[in-house]
Amino acid sequence: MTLQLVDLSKRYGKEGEPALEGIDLTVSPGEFVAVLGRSGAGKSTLIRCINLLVRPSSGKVIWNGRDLTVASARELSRARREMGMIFQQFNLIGPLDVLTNVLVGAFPALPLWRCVPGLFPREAVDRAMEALERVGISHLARRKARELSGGQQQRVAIARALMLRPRIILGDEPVSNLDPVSARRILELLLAIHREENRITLLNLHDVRLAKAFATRIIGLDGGRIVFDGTPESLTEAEERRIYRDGVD
Ligand SMILES: Nc1ncnc2c1ncn2[C@@H]1O[C@H](COP(=O)(O)OP(=O)(O)OP(=O)(O)O)[C@@H](O)[C@H]1O
Repeated sequence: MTLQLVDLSKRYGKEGEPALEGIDLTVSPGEFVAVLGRSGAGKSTLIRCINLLVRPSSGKVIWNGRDLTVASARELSRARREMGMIFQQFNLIGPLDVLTNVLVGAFPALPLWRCVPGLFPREAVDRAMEALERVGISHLARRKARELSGGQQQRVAIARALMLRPRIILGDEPVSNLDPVSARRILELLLAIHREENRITLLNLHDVRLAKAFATRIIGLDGGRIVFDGTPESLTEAEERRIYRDGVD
């Protein structure tokens, strides 16, 4: 399943610069894409337009042959189930245990008051435990999410995202809150998961070295436009400076 963004633009208010402008991008299964750019370049907006957490002002988001910007609510929720998302702040429910946090991923529409492990079907609990095993923390299933380290919390969030067996993993700065060693381990895990199912993975990263080490393709954004699109090898120091406008101000 291919993801295609066609002439995508986003303007948050009526005034000011657009956050994204004229984005054309096609991403195929198997691609592990890192999105780079300085603060405010539009990275978060781009990631969030893909699953319509942010609604684009114009243009198309074509997933599995359908334009999600004009999809019905039902079509959109089906598409969203195919798109797992992880965040910089992990977005877990701190007072609840790890297992419950993962189970929530299988029932995105469930109200929070129903999030009691005993109420989940056995099959879902087994799947959640499998997901926790996959990310290496099944032994923490009964611990409260807020008691875990950042790296462990991000593993819980990845397990939660895996519950719906997504075709795309989207990450909005998923390792920005982690120390360098944990960041690398989380990217190793995401790469292994990526390869297992020939998924699409698209992550915003702040660290160019990490992007070069893990991604198969790098997109550079500046002022809401794509200013670089190529392999890690083709991202020269000069290109890097151009993306970050190093020396301009
Ligand atoms: N909810 C919002 N309302 C208004 N403007 C916004 C909103 N979100 C982002 N913007 C603006 O859109 C532009 C792009 O922001 P975005 O968060 O996508 O950039 P970014 O590259 O992810 O930045 P950072 O690396 O700092 O997170 C910025 O000018 C930002 O101020």
